[in-house]
Amino acid sequence: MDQFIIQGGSVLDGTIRISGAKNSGLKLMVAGLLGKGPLELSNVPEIADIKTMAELLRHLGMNVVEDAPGQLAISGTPSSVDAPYDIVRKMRASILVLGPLLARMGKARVSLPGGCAIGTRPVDLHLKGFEAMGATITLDGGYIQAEAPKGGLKGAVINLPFASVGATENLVMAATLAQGTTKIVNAAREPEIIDLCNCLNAMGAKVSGGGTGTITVEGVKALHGARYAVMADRIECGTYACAAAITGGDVFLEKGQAADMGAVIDALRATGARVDVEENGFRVRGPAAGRLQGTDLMTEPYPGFPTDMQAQFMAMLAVAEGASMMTETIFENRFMHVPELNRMGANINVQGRSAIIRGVPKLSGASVMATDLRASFSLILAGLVAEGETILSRVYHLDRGYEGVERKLAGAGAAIKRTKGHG
Ligand SMILES: CC(=O)N[C@H]1[C@@H](OP(=O)(O)OP(=O)(O)OC[C@H]2O[C@@H](n3ccc(=O)[nH]c3=O)[C@H](O)[C@@H]2O)O[C@H](CO)[C@@H](O)[C@@H]1O
Ligand SMILES: C=C(OP(=O)(O)O)C(=O)O
Repeated sequence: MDQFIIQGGSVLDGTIRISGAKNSGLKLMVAGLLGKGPLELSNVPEIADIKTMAELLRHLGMNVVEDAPGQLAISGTPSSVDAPYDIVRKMRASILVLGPLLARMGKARVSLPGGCAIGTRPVDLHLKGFEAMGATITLDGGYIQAEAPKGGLKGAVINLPFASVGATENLVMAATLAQGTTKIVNAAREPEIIDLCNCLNAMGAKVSGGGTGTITVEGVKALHGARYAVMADRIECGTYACAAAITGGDVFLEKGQAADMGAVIDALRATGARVDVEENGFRVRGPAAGRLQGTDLMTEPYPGFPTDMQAQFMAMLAVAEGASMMTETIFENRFMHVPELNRMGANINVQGRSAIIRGVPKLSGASVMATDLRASFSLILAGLVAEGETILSRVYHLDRGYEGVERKLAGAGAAIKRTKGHG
């Protein structure tokens, strides 16, 4: 298995180009199930999750063709409605095929994704929404069996008790081909949802209100092909912003969309990092003088501070001056990076859903283990400023969602290389 070897002490300087968003690209690919296509997507990130989604769509009988790096064309009609455990267990976003299959084929059988390292992550809100649209749902042998009523799914008013990103996306996609109008109340407002709604509309859907708390979808008979460019990855961008800030560097994040990143930019500035929005991206520098400063942060649904940036900020706060409190409200078990950061000399104490971080002046390199996608990057950030060498194992977690990590970091001056390791 691959590992990263990082020598601490480099100051990042240069330009890092931000890739297309994992959390949008995956859903846009799934949208390809709703029409004969072709749905031609560009700016698709080259990451393992996208390959897994291509594998799942092909398993369902769709044609998925990579026309050029970052360009995918999806077309055809599903010949199977069965999403097997072997693929779903690799990537939770697989659950999103349920809505489109149900809407287009009238039925679906999708493995329950189960829990994962960061929490139990149930899908009850997705299922309740489909039931409100008239579907019959049964759970059997670890699989969700879903069947639409005769004549297809029916528009409904669906009140989400929590603004779940995945449930909103699954229900919006299903509603595009339902009879009548669907209203999703307390919908998630993440920018990736706007991207999905825009792509669906380009395919002939009638979706309004994407990015607000109420999304209205008027069902249509069929969707057609379209060309669509995946939005820039705001989490990848935020992650490299942290890399610039923690090393006291100066990095231009090309294609970074500051407009999608208000809470992250506020958090960077609260630590003393400097952020300047420029044309086609923004520039992040370390503090004008002295160390980063501690600050309190709490994860919240968009437009709040994202849970997917929590681990990376934790690494920054670990070396900031003063104490900070990080509160995680979205996932119940998303502090797995803490013991690894502490092994590198951080002083972080977890109390329930909050972590108290007492900033230390220096970290030291160690052998550490990646546990999930964002936790892995927090260990890279720590390694970039630690004294000596850090060996990060299980980098397959990173490869799920970050395109060319070592290329991008080394291009800005970091001392990082990928080698074959044992764990
Ligand atoms: C592929 C993708 O886009 N993943 C993102 C998506 O995940 P995902 O779509 O899974 O996140 P959700 O917003 O659905 O989940 C948030 C919380 O709601 C709970 N919940 C969710 C659905 C449900 O039916 N029942 C339920 O209880 C979850 O367990 C979790 O605690 O949004 C998360 C929150 O911004 C991000 O961290 C993930 O990176
Ligand atoms: C939690 C994440 O992804 P997923 O929902 O695919 O596990 C993430 O992108 O940080």
